[in-house]
Amino acid sequence: MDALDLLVNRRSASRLAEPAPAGEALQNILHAAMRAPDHGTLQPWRFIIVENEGRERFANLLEQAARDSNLEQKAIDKAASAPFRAPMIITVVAHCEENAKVPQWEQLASASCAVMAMQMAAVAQGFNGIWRSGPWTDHPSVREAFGCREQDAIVGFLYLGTPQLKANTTVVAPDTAQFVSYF
Ligand SMILES: Cc1cc2nc3c(=O)[nH]c(=O)nc-3n(C[C@H](O)[C@H](O)[C@H](O)COP(=O)(O)O)c2cc1C
Repeated sequence: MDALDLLVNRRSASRLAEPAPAGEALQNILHAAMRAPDHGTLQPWRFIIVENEGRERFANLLEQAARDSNLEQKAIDKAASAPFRAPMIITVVAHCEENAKVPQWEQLASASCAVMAMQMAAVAQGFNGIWRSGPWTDHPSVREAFGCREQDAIVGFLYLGTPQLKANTTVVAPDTAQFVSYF
């Protein structure tokens, strides 16, 4: 796949089924993540792969978090079913360190770039996914389950799998004028 075509025409996919990326394809995705821009080579990221029984554990975690938050039954059910929207979820944690030259926001930016890189690497190999967040990224028990320390943040849950709907490949070229100026 042509790199420019990938960047200009990519779409996220929310309807995802088996197979999830595995083996070399998954390694390529993780390698792409590790090539995200990284000021000071801090490698400020952790990737926690959720698949198979891990999805059950994640579902139980979200269900309990929803119960603890006193949500209505409908919302509890929604939380419990969320992990089954794709065969694989990669939780991306910005693993931040105190650093004189690299403030926390830059480390969050690096981890976020890693999410995008993984999604692009997935698309390049015939998979796709969608970057999701939601209130669970900040929930104490979810943070704890994914190993977040005080200074860390979950920057997203990257849902990955094989897209079920063929994406519209003709993305309308955006009008860039209102977002771009020259200094
Ligand atoms: C940090 C971040 C969090 C996001 N969280 C969600 C989310 O929780 N649910 C969702 O439907 N889309 C979420 N999105 C947007 C999707 O990843 C996606 O970009 C959007 O559905 C538009 O589709 P497109 O990527 O094909 O343009 C998030 C994007 C970012 C960058």
